[in-house]
Amino acid sequence: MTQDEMKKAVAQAALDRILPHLEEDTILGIGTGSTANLFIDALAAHKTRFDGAVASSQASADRLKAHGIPVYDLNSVSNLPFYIDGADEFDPHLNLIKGGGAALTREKIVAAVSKEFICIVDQTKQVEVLGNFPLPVEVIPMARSYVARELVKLGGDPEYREGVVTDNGNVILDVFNLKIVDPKALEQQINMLTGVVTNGLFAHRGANVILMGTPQGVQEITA
Ligand SMILES: O=C(CO)[C@H](O)[C@H](O)COP(=O)(O)O
Repeated sequence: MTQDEMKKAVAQAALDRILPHLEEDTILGIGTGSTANLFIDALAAHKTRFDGAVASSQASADRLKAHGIPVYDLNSVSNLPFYIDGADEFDPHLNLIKGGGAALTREKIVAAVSKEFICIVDQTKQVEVLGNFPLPVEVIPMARSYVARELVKLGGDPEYREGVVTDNGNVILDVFNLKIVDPKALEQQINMLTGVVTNGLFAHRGANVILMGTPQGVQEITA
């Protein structure tokens, strides 16, 4: 089974999980990336069964609208029963690294508002300890060099993601070689650096459930 087929299977599994809970006024939180895209495409066939969505990126908003699914501003929505999104890595405690697609800040905001975060991944994202995937940090452009020096003091090797501007007009530093022994503490420590908007550790608000695609089928993982 290819990685793409595993992603398709978890997108379908997430859809099967939420379908019985959809009501005509339901608004869904929708993430960003290739797995989230597959979920959006599968969701489209059921668009008459719910109200619309809040998207964690312009790219996802565009895809939802192309399917005819109404997209709401988060400021006009107070209740999101589900947030469905992928991840770059997850550990046994359902802590995540996200932001490979540079959408980490909006992803973290939509996840914060949502009741249940259903994370959809293929088995290549499973690790014992987070940190093989470089940790994305969204930074206000003028603070880039300062924040990079501070990240070196924390033991990481930050690299500027050239040519990438986030939906919020900021830049991304990808931090290599971090030893993430305490994801919650590091998430907080990096967010304390002046000029950082947020970082891609989802530990204070991790996933509620992981649906993981494997060649043998979709596994459900809870902490
Ligand atoms: O955090 C993300 C985007 O910012 C994505 O969820 C993450 O990069 C996984 O993407 P994919 O589903 O394409 O593997």
